[in-house]
Amino acid sequence: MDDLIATLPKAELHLHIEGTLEPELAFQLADKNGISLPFASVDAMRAAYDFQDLQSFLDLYYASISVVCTEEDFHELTLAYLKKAASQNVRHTEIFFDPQSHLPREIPFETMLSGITSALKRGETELGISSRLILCFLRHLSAESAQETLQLALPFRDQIIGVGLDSSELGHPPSKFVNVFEEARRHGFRVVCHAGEEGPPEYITEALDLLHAERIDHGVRCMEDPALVERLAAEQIPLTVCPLSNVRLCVFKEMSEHPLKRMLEAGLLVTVNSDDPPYFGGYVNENFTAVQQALNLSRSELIQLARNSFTASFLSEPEKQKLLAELPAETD
Ligand SMILES: Nc1ncnc2[nH]cnc12
Ligand SMILES: [Zn+2]
Repeated sequence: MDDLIATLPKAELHLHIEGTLEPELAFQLADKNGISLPFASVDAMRAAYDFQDLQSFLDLYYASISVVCTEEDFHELTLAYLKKAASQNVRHTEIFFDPQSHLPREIPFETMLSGITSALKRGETELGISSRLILCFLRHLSAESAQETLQLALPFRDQIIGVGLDSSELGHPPSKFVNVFEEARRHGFRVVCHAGEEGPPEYITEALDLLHAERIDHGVRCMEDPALVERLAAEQIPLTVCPLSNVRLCVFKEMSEHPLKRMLEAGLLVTVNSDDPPYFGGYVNENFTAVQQALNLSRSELIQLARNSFTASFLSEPEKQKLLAELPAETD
């Protein structure tokens, strides 16, 4: 099955660019920019990737990104991810970025955006990987801060396909951000939302009904609410699931307890993604392998997951059809 996973064309739809910072690059940038990391070595940094919950991860994630400062740094970070993704036969990727984790460090919006988008263009021409960019608001900050961030993004509307909501979920429901998402939609941004990772199923319903989310990031806790599962299946709302992330952040104790297979069986439009790969022990193919082995996924289930990744993407219909046509036949 590993051969099938490696060769399947796929899209990655849940990936935080800040969460792709490998410790080696972190040390290199820290050195270049004269910033100190709270670790003695690359190995010590990797050893600290032992999390109790989402917040314990986020604390390290926000501290580590302080070494990424210049347009070139953002370019290098993004290009490194694209090379890795292309090597795993990721043909299309929709990448989150968190401006509010850089703005307080006095990094202009245009600097981060230019670094990321110039790498995305190289990804397209040099690696054959297409991409879209999604701006995420940090939900532990205020709705006013999200509004200010949206205003900074408006001049670059053509380079950003959508907006999302990430960071500490519990206590920060989608309802806190109704106004900013409404304004974003008025400007033509597509809408996604992290919901039902650590937060309850009600946050998924709020994301759909109040923010008009077209896609739910994670969404695994929907399985606690059969009526919600029925709705998500009926409306074919995509759920961008991140299995290794869920286990590393203790949403599920072990991969054998992960609901991914049951979600597929319930008719949900689930996809497999890596979230923050170096922190959680793998890129997209390692996520596919982990669920395949723990849940004994069949060949046709793996192909279905790859199919779902294109279906759930923000690609145009002809672009989707072109990539879907490259999938192998679904026979077990
Ligand atoms: N898994 C996750 N959940 C919420 N916010 C995040 N930011 C980066 N990774 C995240
Ligand atoms: Zn995420």
